[in-house]
Amino acid sequence: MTETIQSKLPIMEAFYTIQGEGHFSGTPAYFIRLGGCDVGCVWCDVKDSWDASQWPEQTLDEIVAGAQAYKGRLAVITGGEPLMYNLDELTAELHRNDFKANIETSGAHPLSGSWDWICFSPKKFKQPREEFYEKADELKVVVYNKSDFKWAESHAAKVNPDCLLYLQPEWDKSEKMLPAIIDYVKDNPRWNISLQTHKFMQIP
Ligand SMILES: C[S@@+](CC[C@H](N)C(=O)[O-])C[C@H]1O[C@@H](n2cnc3c(N)ncnc32)[C@H](O)[C@@H]1O
Ligand SMILES: Nc1nc2[nH]cc(C(=O)O)c2c(=O)[nH]1
Ligand code: SF4
Ligand SMILES: [Mg+2]
Repeated sequence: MTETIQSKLPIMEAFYTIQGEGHFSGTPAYFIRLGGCDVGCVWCDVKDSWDASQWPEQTLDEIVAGAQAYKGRLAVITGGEPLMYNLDELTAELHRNDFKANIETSGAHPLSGSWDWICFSPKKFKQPREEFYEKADELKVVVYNKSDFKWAESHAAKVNPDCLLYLQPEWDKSEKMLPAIIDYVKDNPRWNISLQTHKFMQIP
């Protein structure tokens, strides 16, 4: 299915909320969560998304109509791994309807779609593709253990000079890892901390 233009996409859920992570943290946004992921992160907080066949397909019109019900004009496409699908038509349809389109991606599949903001969150579990280092607007590395700082730097060394850098504690390891993340960012001020603020706010 990868790389063919999708006129229908499996939708796990779609909801209007506050972007909890990264540079747009605090901004109201309509999240569109596509079903399907083959990356297999052991700590993934949305494992139910992985099997695309579980989720109903919607046409692009239906997907964008869902977003139209709300006042915000930022759509965040996430998953699952949204780039399992060619998203050229989805982003075109969002732009035609005056939405900005941001994406959350692991970078493990070819880049498609026309994006206002790319959040690139590479994973050890499936190597990212080279094209994302040039295209990323923010690099967001999940920190699960101390070896992840070195791993994060290996990706930061390859992104474009304007790319923002975020370290995000893995949610269940947050209490243990946050002191080290705070020290790391104080010593390496090119990095910022991203917390999953929606989980503190207990919103989707
Ligand atoms: C669920 S993923 C979906 C998008 C895409 N598959 C990806 O991984 O970027 C959305 C974001 O949540 C992050 N994430 C997933 N599980 C997490 C966890 N347990 N703790 C912190 N961040 C997590 C991912 O790294 C990614 O930045
Ligand atoms: N509020 C909120 N912000 C988010 N930022 C990235 C998310 C994701 O799962 O991709 C997410 C999410 O699931 N909810
Ligand atoms: S790539 Fe994203 S959706 Fe897929 S397993 Fe990893 S965190 Fe979960
Ligand atoms: Mg999430």
